[in-house]
Amino acid sequence: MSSTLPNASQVGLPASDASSAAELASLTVRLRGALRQFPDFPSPGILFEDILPIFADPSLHEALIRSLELHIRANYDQKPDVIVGLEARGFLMGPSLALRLGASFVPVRKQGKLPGPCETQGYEKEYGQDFFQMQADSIKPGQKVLVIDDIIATGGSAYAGGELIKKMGGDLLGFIFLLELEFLHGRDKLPAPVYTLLSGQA
Ligand SMILES: O=P(O)(O)OC[C@H]1O[C@H](OP(=O)(O)OP(=O)(O)O)[C@H](O)[C@@H]1O
Ligand SMILES: Nc1ncnc2[nH]cnc12
Repeated sequence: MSSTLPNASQVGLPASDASSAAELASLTVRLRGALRQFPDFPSPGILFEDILPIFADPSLHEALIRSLELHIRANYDQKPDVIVGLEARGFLMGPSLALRLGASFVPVRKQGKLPGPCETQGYEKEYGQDFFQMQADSIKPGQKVLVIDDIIATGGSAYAGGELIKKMGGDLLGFIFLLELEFLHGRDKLPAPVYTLLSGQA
């Protein structure tokens, strides 16, 4: 575990609740079993991975956030200052993870949703094109940032989020996902280390 991250008691966990590879392995088995697949959604040829059953069950929800926390504590030398979540499903995990780590949470939103001056970046994803925005003062130069989202497919969404963070001078520590569609090689686009919880790749 990194010496610069807060320890368990500093973030409100019992001191005995230490990072453990065995605990992480058993949590990820439970999480994998909860996912559902929907063919041809939202368009023909797409096999949609549905993560929502995890959030319908409090014990799975807890297992997810705990797994992410354990991974970050065990694998990053530097404490993240900011967890950035990508709209919309990155918002399901980002805020609670940030709280556990004693970090800020900052959203990346689809264009037109954020007030005030914004940075904007266009992107392509597995089933369409879009624009992402962040409030222009939401990342301070030099802040250490981890990006989180549910799934990496082509990597277009995460790449755009990373570009916005870099425009503001943020220091990208890495990208964290629940799932990866490996056949699309999205991780090859990204400018910082990529970890996907349910494939175990780092
Ligand atoms: O790697 P990519 O090809 O970019 O695809 C991954 C992105 O696609 C999905 O979001 P979506 O844009 O469907 O939005 P939502 O979370 O608002 O449903 C998913 O939650 C990721 O953000
Ligand atoms: N196949 C997929 N399932 C769920 N979310 C996605 N985002 C991009 N591709 C996806």
